[in-house]
Amino acid sequence: MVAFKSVSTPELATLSQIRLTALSRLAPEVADFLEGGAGDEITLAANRSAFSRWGFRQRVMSGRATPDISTSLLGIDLAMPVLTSPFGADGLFHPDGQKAVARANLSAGIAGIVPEAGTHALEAVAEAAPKAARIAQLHPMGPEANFRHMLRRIEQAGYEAICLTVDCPTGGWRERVLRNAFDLDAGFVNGNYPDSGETKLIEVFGQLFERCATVWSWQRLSELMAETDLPWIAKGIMTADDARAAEAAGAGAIYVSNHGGRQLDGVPAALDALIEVKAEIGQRLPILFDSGVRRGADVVKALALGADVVVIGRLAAYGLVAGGQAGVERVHSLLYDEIRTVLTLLGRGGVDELGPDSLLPLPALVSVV
Ligand SMILES: Cc1cc2nc3c(=O)[nH]c(=O)nc-3n(C[C@H](O)[C@H](O)[C@H](O)COP(=O)(O)O)c2cc1C
Ligand SMILES: O=C(O)C(=O)c1ccccc1
Repeated sequence: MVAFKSVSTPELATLSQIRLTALSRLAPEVADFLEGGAGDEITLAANRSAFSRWGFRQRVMSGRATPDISTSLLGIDLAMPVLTSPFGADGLFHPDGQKAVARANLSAGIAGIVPEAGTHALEAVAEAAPKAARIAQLHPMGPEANFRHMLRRIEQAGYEAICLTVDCPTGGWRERVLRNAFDLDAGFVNGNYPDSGETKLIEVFGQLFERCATVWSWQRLSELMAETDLPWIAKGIMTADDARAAEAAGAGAIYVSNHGGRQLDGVPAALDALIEVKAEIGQRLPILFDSGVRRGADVVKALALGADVVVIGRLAAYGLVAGGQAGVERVHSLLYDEIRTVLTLLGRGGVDELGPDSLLPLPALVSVV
C-alpha cells in the first residue's frame, strides 16, 4: 500500500503537524490573518464541527486495496479529487507563493485555482507549471473594462476555466485583523497589476479593501461571461436558490464555499450547505466544495455528500509556509494516502462508489475522562 511509504521530517509528519509547524513560523499577525474568520468566528468553527457530525457507514470484506481516486473536472484530469483554492496574498506565506503551489500540484497530478489578488501575475504562475495552473480566479467587481481585460489575459495565458468568487461584495468583518491593525502590503496582492500600483488596485478591489458602490448582478455577469468560450465556476454558493441562479447565468460548475468562514459570519457550515445544493443540482453540473477541509477523511465525507472535487485553502497554505513547494507536495501526498486508506477501510473501491449511504450521522460528541 502507498500509505506510510513517504518519508518526511517530523515538522511535516502529518497534516495537523504541518499546520502547527506553519503557525509557529509565521509572525503572529500573519498567522491570525491566515487562521482567522469573520465576526465571532461561529462559521469558522461550524465548518470544522460539521465534519465531526458525520461518521462512516463502514462495509467490510469489500472494496479494494488500491482504490481508484482519479477523476476529472471540466475536462481537467486529476490524480485525486482535490484542487488548491485561490488564496491571495500568497507571498506572505512563501516568496514563490502560488508558483510553488502550481509546481507541487503538477508533481501530484492535480490542478490549482490561481487568484486574481495573488503576489505573482497569472502569466507567471502559468509559466511555473502550465499543466497545473489551469483555472484562474476573478472577483466580479470593479470597472467592467478591467474585468474584460482580465478575461483576455486568462485566455491568452492558456487557462482552461475561470472561477468567479461571488461571495465578496465587500471584505468580511475580520476582528483578528482589526485587533492587530494588520495592514496587508499592496505588494502581496498586486501581482496582476504591477504597473498600475496601488491606485489601480484600489479601483479593482476597492470593495474588498475599503467598501463601495456597485454590487454586480447575475444578469451583468452572465452577459460578460458570454464573451468568453471558457467555462466558469461560481465560487461561494451556499443555497439552492443561488445554485439555480448561477446555473441560469451560465455557470459550468457550482462551488459550495463560505470562504473558510472569512466572509459572512453566521452562515452555516459549508458541509451543511453542500447537502442543500446537491439536492438542487443533482448530476446537472459538477460541484466543488471547500471550507474546513483538514484531512483525507474530510475529503471523503464531502465527496459522499455530493462534491465532485474538494478544494483545500488553508491546508495548502500551511504546506507552503512549512516547506514551500515540498511542503505543499507533502500535503498532497498525505491527502492522497489518507483518502485511499479511508476508502479501503470503508469498503469502497473508488470515489465513484461514494454516496449518502457511505455516511451516518454521529451523535453529539461527549467527552469521556
Ligand atoms: C489567506 C487567504 C486568502 C484567500 N484569498 C482568496 C482570494 O483571493 N480569492 C478567493 O476566492 N478566495 C480566497 N480565499 C478563500 C479560499 O479560496 C477558500 O475558499 C478557503 O480558504 C476555504 O476554507 P479553508 O481554508 O477552511 O479550506 C482565501 C483564503 C485565505 C485563508
Ligand atoms: O482573505 C481572504 O479571504 C481573501 O479573499 C483575500 C482577497 C484578496 C486579497 C487577499 C485575501
